[in-house]
Amino acid sequence: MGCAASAPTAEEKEAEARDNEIEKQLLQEKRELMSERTIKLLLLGAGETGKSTILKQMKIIYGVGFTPAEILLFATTIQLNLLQCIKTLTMAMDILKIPYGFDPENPTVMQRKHKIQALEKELNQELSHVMSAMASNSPPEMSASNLQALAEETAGLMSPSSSIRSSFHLSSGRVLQRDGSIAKMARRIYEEDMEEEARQNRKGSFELKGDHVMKSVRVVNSERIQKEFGAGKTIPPDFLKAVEILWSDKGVQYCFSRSNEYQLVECCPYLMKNMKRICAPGFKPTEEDILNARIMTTTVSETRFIADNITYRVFDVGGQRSERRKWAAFFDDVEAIIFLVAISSFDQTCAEAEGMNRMVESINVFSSIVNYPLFKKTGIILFLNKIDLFKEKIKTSQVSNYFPTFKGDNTSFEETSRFFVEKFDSLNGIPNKTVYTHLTWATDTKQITKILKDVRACIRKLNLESAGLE
Ligand SMILES: Nc1nc2c(ncn2[C@@H]2O[C@H](COP(=O)(O)OP(=O)(O)OP(=O)(O)O)[C@@H](O)[C@H]2O)c(=O)[nH]1
Ligand SMILES: [Mg+2]
Repeated sequence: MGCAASAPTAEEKEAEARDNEIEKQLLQEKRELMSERTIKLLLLGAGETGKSTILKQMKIIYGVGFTPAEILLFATTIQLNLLQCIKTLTMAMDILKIPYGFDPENPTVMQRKHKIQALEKELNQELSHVMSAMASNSPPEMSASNLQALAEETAGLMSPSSSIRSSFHLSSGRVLQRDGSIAKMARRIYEEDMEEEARQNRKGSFELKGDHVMKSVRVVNSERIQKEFGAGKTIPPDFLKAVEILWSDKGVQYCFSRSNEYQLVECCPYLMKNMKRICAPGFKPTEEDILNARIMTTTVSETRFIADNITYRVFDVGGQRSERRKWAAFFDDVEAIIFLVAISSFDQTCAEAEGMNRMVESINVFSSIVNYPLFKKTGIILFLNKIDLFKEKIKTSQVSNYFPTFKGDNTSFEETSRFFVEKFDSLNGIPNKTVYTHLTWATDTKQITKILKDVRACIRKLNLESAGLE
């Protein structure tokens, strides 16, 4: 027979309640002590992923703001970004061999494009037919000469008629689809134009392409213009006119639609949309301008702000390869890391390592950070950033072309973004460690205000947990 536990006396009950109250008070005191704590937060990630943009947002949202000297620096930076953009575009026109005025939506170009695609398809079918016939040793139905004829017909269609050329006109264009056959066609016209120019020059003709577009190309690339940029300088009106002309050129718009093939600053469309204001005398940047400005970080900066009675010490580092060796010096006592990835970069190559896919670079860097032994207890928050650009990009660029393991719908934001969320999550090899992922748009203050609120709550929770308070 077991003995039953006797019920607690009134005195015991009172003592237990007292103990509970003391424990609660101690916990509260501990919490208050915590609220005076300082949290060290690192912003990490590869180059151009948006680390400094998130820091700018923190300065805006938590009232740190920008000094007059910083605002002045941003004004010059934005104007220089615009100059850099237009120069890059004119350079890319030559590298990709795109003629000014080239309109991929011109009906004759479209007609030829479809014909080329049909012929290429036919050619490929015939080739595989010949290959399999050769393999089985039976005579192919289509002779080699027929194949040659088909190939010549395809090549002939690449040669544009004068009617296509004459119907090119200037108008503000939209971003057009990347297309191999259109790219080939552009190259063909470009090369023919070059040959024609060389021929005319030999005959002593003065400037075949002496029109306003080519004049604009010369203006934006002139040494004189370069010297007109800087603090306190007024941008000459012919620069603005030239940028207007070039940006409204269909060929330049087509070149812009292929900007994943070269290095163009992300804020290009924003700058172009605001070019008049940016080039006006006494230009004062707005917060949105500042968020879109691009300055590559080359020195580690520390910014402090207070939120929820906690002092945050935020470190912003440079993300390019040459900058990453500076990171380790800031790794001690880190409570949380916000790791940034540009989700829109899946079809781009690194600025500092041509040929290296930007997303793969981010995957490699994240993998080493999330599994770094010193960060075993550090809260890792992942921002898959630039979702605005990503949403636009998946309309014309396919994730599965760059990541063949993606088998879903290339045009679905939900499916493509989930693929990357899962990919990054799978890199976490530390048991019981959670990576908190957000899909972000760093230049949008409204979205980032909400995200940072969640991040702060998450960091507080992680801190209480690690201090054994929750
Ligand atoms: N459209 C868009 N642009 C963004 C977004 N995030 C950043 N950018 C732009 O991308 C460019 C690069 O951003 P930064 O914040 O300078 O990148 P970073 O990671 O600090 O780059 P490094 O200092 O070289 O390591 C800037 O022009 C930003 O305005 C975004 O979510 N959407
Ligand atoms: Mg930076």
